[in-house]
Amino acid sequence: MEGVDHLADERNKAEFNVDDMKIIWAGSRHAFDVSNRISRFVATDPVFEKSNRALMTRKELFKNTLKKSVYAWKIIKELRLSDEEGIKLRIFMDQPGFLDLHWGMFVPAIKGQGTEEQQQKWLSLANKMQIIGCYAQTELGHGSNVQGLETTATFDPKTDQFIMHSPTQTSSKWWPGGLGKVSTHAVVYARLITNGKDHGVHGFIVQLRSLDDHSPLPGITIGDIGMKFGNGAYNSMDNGFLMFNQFRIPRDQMLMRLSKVTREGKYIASDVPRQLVYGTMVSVRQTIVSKASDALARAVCIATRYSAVRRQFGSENGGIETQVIDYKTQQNRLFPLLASAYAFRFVGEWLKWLYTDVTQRLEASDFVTLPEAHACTAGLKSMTTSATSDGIEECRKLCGGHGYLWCSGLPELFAVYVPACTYEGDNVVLQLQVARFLMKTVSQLGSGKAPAGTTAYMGRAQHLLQCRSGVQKAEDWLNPSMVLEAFESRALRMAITCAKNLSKFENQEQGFSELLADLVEAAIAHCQLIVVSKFIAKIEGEIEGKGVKKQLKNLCYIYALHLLHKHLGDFLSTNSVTPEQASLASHQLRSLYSQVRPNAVALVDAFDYTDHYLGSVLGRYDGNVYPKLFEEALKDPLNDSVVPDGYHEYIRPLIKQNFPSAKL
Ligand SMILES: Cc1cc2nc3c(=O)[nH]c(=O)nc-3n(C[C@H](O)[C@H](O)[C@H](O)COP(=O)(O)OP(=O)(O)OC[C@H]3O[C@@H](n4cnc5c(N)ncnc54)[C@H](O)[C@@H]3O)c2cc1C
Repeated sequence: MEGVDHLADERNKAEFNVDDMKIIWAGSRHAFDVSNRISRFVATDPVFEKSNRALMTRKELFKNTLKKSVYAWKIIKELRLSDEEGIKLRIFMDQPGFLDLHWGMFVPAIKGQGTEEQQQKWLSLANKMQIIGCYAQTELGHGSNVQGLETTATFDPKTDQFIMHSPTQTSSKWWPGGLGKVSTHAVVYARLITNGKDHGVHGFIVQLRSLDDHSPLPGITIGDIGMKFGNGAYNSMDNGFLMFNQFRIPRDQMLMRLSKVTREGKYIASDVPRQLVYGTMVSVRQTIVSKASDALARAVCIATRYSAVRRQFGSENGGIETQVIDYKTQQNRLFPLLASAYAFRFVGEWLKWLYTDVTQRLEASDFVTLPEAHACTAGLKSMTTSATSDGIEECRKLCGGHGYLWCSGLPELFAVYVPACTYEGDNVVLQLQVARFLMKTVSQLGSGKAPAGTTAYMGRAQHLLQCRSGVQKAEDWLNPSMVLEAFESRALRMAITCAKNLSKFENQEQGFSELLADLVEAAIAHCQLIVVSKFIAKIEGEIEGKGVKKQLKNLCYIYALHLLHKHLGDFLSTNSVTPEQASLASHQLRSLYSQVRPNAVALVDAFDYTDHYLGSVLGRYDGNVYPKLFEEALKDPLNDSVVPDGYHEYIRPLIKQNFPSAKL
């Protein structure tokens, strides 16, 4: 029935004020107001309609993305939206496209690596979108191994130019978003060569296409790399390839903040430390973590609402059947994901703070905390995107068969989201960077250099290596210091075990290669500790709103205890908990699920997602699922006619056994 809230009973059960929780989720009243206003604006504008996306051809989808992107830009200009509002508009537009790379990678790369003059020149064009940029690093042959890139930028002192060249097929740039068909410019990463000497990989601003007719400039071969995973989905993006044939650019288009080449061809590394690049990375990865919480929250919102609508079994004497959300197995799979969405939200918030802190320190030439900040953002990017991809797929399964329908919103969400595990650093490769940092930190323990920031707990190694968890009853698992100690002890002991095993190898690099799998697990344990500790810090702070803090506490402990349960092998083998304490944690977890159950729908309402943004029949706010599933099915072009095309050609001859005789 239209206009009826089929989930009203669920909403009435909530034991907290949803409006207050919306503000906690958004981060502040101001952030909530902006999100709420912009998401509703996008939802009601027909240009941003997206339900027909799956049926579009690649070309139609691409053109539709251009239309939406340019319209969004027009709105931003005409309504004089702030940067914050503009970013929200792009998020709620919900269609990957060239704008993401222009604003998300091209502009930050110039900001981070360009000199003052370069920033003035290029950012003024980029900020007005008079040029469109992308980020061209990855090549056909190399992605993770940036030092293996083959594109060359050779300085020619006669003309004061760099000659950009792709010497092999594998040196072709391959993957950059926005490159294939749209970008006029790119930040291109290439090996810098002066006087025959290779100085390694550096960034260059390169014009790719004519600003008059959009044709590629002479010496440039460029195109789209083809269809990607899923229908619709990320295929709205023109990921591209690019080859240079002795293509020349002026010397001043090398990004020269960190090092430069003089008119005479002399290479000079500036005294600005290379760690400056970390600042940009922290910023980009912080955005990725915040997007992880967004994507996971979308999937969880769909699965939670639908689990409250869906009923299976349990009817006695013709009575009403059980809502699937009441099955403990459903709760055991769904509620940890709900808790994870909140956990990633808060760790994302903390990363924003970290970015501000890093920026201020950089300005004061204080680089001490940078390696730690870099390792922690790399690890959190990896951990949250992996958990979110797996979580979206789990939500699809939680919705049973209907979750597999396109109109559930989950297949497309998964297809769009899952490459986050690969871009901006392959998740395993990133955890190995964290592991290297952890091994270094462990090796310095006792040297008088106290570990700082997220590794500060390692400074209490002596205590953590000796302590035994004090948990004696299930409620002790609601004690923040006991939870933290278990996670700290596990992370530290895993790191120390790796370090001990490494020390058995004469050749450290060979040892590192042998122990890769263990090192990744140690890094993940460290990252999980960070998320747990930031969630605990959140619930220990001031939180306004009726019943809100209680709900967040429940979610925090669900997050921590489900991790403990999932990685029990680690906790037991490091003696961080005993089997009895683990069993008390499971007991406590079940009790927490029961407390979350009446609040589940309200907890996902707090995300304040519009039906447009969710893009899911199963996750509709009003829970009116079944009639809408029918409506969606009837929209499919296959249902345009009752008798399908091909009947006379194939089905009828088959049934009538009336085939034209085969010619051998
Ligand atoms: C949708 C999408 C958008 C992208 N957008 C851009 C863009 O805009 N610009 C751009 O420049 N690039 C872009 N990329 C490329 C992306 O950054 C790379 O794909 C990514 O860095 C991974 O590198 P790779 O493809 O070389 O993977 P590989 O490194 O070849 O990974 C293959 C496997 O090897 C493993 N592996 C690799 N090295 C190690 C190691 N040292 N130890 C252990 N295991 C290892 C990995 O874990 C993985 O399992 C995009 C990619 C995708 C999918």
